[in-house]
Amino acid sequence: MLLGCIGDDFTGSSDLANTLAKAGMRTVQYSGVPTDPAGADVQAGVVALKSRSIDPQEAIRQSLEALAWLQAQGCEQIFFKYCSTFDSTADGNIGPVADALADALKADNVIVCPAFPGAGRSVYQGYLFVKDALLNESGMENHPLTPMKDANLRRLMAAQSGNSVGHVPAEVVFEGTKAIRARMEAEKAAGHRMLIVDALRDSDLMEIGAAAKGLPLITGGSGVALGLPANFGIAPADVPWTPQNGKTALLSGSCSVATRGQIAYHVARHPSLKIDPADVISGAQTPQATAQWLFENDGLPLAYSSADPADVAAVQEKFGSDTAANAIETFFGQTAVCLAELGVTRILTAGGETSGAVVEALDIQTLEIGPEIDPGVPALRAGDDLVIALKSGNFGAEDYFEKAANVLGQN
Ligand SMILES: Nc1ncnc2c1ncn2[C@@H]1O[C@H](COP(=O)(O)OP(=O)(O)O)[C@@H](O)[C@H]1O
Ligand SMILES: O=C(O)[C@@H](O)C(=O)COP(=O)(O)O
Repeated sequence: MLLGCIGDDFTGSSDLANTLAKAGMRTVQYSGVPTDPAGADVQAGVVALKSRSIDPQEAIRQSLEALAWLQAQGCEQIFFKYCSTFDSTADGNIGPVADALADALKADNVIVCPAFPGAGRSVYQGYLFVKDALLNESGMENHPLTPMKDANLRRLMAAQSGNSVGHVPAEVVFEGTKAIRARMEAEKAAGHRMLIVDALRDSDLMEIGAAAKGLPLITGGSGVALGLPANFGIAPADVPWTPQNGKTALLSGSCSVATRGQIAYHVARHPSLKIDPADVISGAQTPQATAQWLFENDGLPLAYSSADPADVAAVQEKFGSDTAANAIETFFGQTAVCLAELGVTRILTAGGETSGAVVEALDIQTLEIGPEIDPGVPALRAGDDLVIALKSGNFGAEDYFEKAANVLGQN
């Protein structure tokens, strides 16, 4: 294994795996830290954790365990993948995990770059934009678990990290690899270990990727991985895929703006069942009944708890945000288990935490990476008779669900 990756959620990990696979690396996504060694042909291993919103000490523990496994596979470089919208709180977990990995790897020049221009995320003067809006005006300020109220990455990282935070500005990035590397060295000499790096275009990320050659640790969104495979002499390649026959079901616990648009589009065209969190918590709505409903409806049936910020706030107020999140995630995980038992072969999920809960409940150990559906979302093979796609909350076009089902094999 050449490149070892640690993802703080499951959708984000598949986003990174997609980038690496498209760039030609033989990539496998693992659910949690594997107990067995990786296959000899794997060039990039992505260990998907569900560590984005947990206690920081536990996130550090899991990330260091993943690091130890990746090092045992012979990785030459480690990539810590977090969200392109920097999903975190003042307690973490991006800063604490990046600090712990940097200490373990003795990394003194750590790139911090969530940019993903393909999905509209750019970093300029250390500020994170989502399309034409600052992060804190993009809808992310209403996220149920990690509301992002600031777009200044230097300030966000400084609040979370014990290390000094520096900056490589766009005008240096535009000059290319040598200038980026020189500025990184200068920032290190000035005592800055965590370096926010501006990037607006894929071409910037290619230069940053080249500048990252040989660094023990890189952190960021999937964009900054674009240029890494070339450092290992690997060229882009087609990603093989065998479509899957059978029945499709869709599950969404994502309340993000993009998902809500996709749900409005889907509900107008396909059988859809709205899940009320209060019914989940009281037991009035069960996973078994939901799976049965999905199974009995033809086409692309969807079960969704996705709701707008006011409804989410009301649920959190009534039940507490952790209780509500855990109940809904467990519900979707159990629904997926019932779907698999009923013989559903294509499962589409929306939402990072939701997807993590589903993959863990299905006890899927490894995911083979297939072709890209929309930027950042690949088709995934989970077994001989099961394919899935894990959509990040804010990714995908309006007709994403239809498109995803088609790529997976729906006629
Ligand atoms: N109607 C709802 N009210 C409150 N919380 C909800 C509701 N629907 C889903 N959730 C929770 O909100 C969180 C959404 O996070 P996630 O699945 O990561 O989506 P995204 O990728 O859009 O951030 C999950 O913990 C989910 O269980
Ligand atoms: O980098 C990204 O934006 C995604 O890969 C990702 O991590 C998204 O997380 P969720 O929106 O929570 O699915």
